[in-house]
Formats: sequence, C-alpha cells, structure tokens
Amino acid sequence: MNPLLQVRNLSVHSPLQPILHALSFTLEPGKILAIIGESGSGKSTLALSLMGLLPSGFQPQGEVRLNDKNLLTLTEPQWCQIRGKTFGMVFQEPMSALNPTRRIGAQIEDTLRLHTALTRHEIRTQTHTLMEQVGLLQSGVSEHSYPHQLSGGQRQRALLAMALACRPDLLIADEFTTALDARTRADVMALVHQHTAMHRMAVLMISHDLGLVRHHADNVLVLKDGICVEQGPTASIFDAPAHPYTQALLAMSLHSAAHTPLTRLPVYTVPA
Ligand SMILES: Nc1ncnc2c1ncn2[C@@H]1O[C@H](COP(=O)(O)OP(=O)(O)OP(=O)(O)O)[C@@H](O)[C@H]1O
Repeated sequence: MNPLLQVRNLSVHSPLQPILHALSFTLEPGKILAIIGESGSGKSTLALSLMGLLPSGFQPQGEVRLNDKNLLTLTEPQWCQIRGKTFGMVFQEPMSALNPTRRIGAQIEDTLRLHTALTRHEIRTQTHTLMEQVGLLQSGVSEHSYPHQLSGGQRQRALLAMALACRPDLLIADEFTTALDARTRADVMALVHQHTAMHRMAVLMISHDLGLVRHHADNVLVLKDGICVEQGPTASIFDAPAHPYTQALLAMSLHSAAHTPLTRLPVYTVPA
C-alpha cells in the first residue's frame, strides 16, 4: 500500500539547539503510528512540524510528503486549506484550541462550514451526530454549552468531534486521552478505530501511556533526544525491544504500573 505520509530526514532546529535529528518514517492509510519517548524527546515538536505549527524561529529541514506534496514548502494560506480538512488535530490542552467565547455546537459547525459544501441543515444534523458519537450529548453537554462549562475530558471530546468532522486523512493526536477516564478513553479510541477502518484515516498518536499504545497502535517509533532509536510493528517493539533505551523505557513503565519504586532511566548516548 502507498504511504499517506512519508517523512524523510526531518530535522528541526530551535534558535538555541537542534531538536529533531534526521527522522524518517512512513504512515499508511488506516494505520496507527505511536510516537513514544521521555518528556523532552521531541514528540510534540514532531507533531507541530507535521502540521506547520512550529514556534517562530524553529527551522525544519528534509521532506514531509502527504499524498506526494512536500508540506515543508507550503505557504500559510496553503496550510490553512489542508488543516482541518486533510489533517485533524487533537492536543493535550484542549482549552487552548477551543474558543472560550463561542458555544461548542457553533465551533463544530464552523469546521464543517469552512471545509465542506454541506447545507446549513446538514451541518446542524452532522454536528448533532458528532456530539453524540463522542459521547458529549449523553454526558449532558449540548450544542449551546460554552467550553468553560465542560470538564477537561468533555473538552477533549469536543475537540475530537471537531477533528473528525471533515473525515481527515490523518489525525494527529498529542496526549489527547490524558484527561479522560478509562471508560471514555475506551469509547473515544473505539471511535478513532471506526474512522481508521471505515474512512482509512491514519493516526499519528503521541502518548506516554504505553498500555494504550500497545493496545491500539500498529507501529511504534521510539524517540530519544530527537533521534529515532528504534521503530517497527508494535508487537516487536514491546515483545523484543532491540535498543537499550526502549528496553529501559518499557521496564520503567512496567515498574510504574506495578507501583514498585521507579529507577531513573540509564544515561544512554545514541551513536551519531
Ligand atoms: N517553544 C520552544 N522554545 C524553545 N525550545 C522548545 C520549545 N518547545 C520545545 N522546546 C524544546 O524542544 C525539546 C523537545 O520538546 P517537546 O515538547 O517536543 O518534547 P516532548 O517529547 O513532546 O515532551 P513532553 O512529553 O513533555 O510533552 C525540549 O528540549 C524543549 O525544551
């Protein structure tokens, strides 16, 4: 199958230091790729560079091809056309992505109005369906609710509804299940899987929750200090991690799951 996303030798420099070092990977339609690594390893910088949202002064180099278009050469107006329609995004902190002055229903409708040719009536119906699919209506949130009236998990679900509204080819999800309880997490992951199966949506998922990754991802890429130390099918990474850093990361996650004392990850220098 042809990859949807092809990243070749992607490096990102901040004004102070290099953040990502020559990352290469592919993501096929309908597949879930998880990016794992310690805090500060560059996961969010990778997500932001794929979406053209790097902080000012950050310089990306290399190639990020989506459907054979190099995203790194796009102008801001071109980015605006594909964000929301081709890309859906959900972040760790949903409040920063929601407009506090607009009702939730109106914000989902805005996404549909901007990126589809649906009629007003169709947009209303579709918004209602999306809010039901992400479990907002069932939890007492209506189209008329404002973001500040929602819990963190409900805001996260509202953001997921907006991200999935236009049936994107690629969903970029940065720690988006962190604020969700176990039941809601299972529900939203089921919805994500429904989109991967029915619409062949690909997902790039960033998570510290290795249990979630193991259960849901098809492939895993392990980042350490901006370097990919290992990547491959989820089962191989979890059952037979080849790299000492991956082994330490998984062992630490097991310790934490068993509530035994944590040990620091060993200092490991990745060969250049
Ligand atoms: N706006 C910024 N300005 C300068 N440096 C930054 C900025 N954002 C991130 N960095 C640096 O880039 C590196 C990678 O950060 P990044 O947020 O991508 O890591 P991460 O793996 O997503 O971390 P976490 O798991 O804590 O979210 C860190 O050294 C961080 O200090």
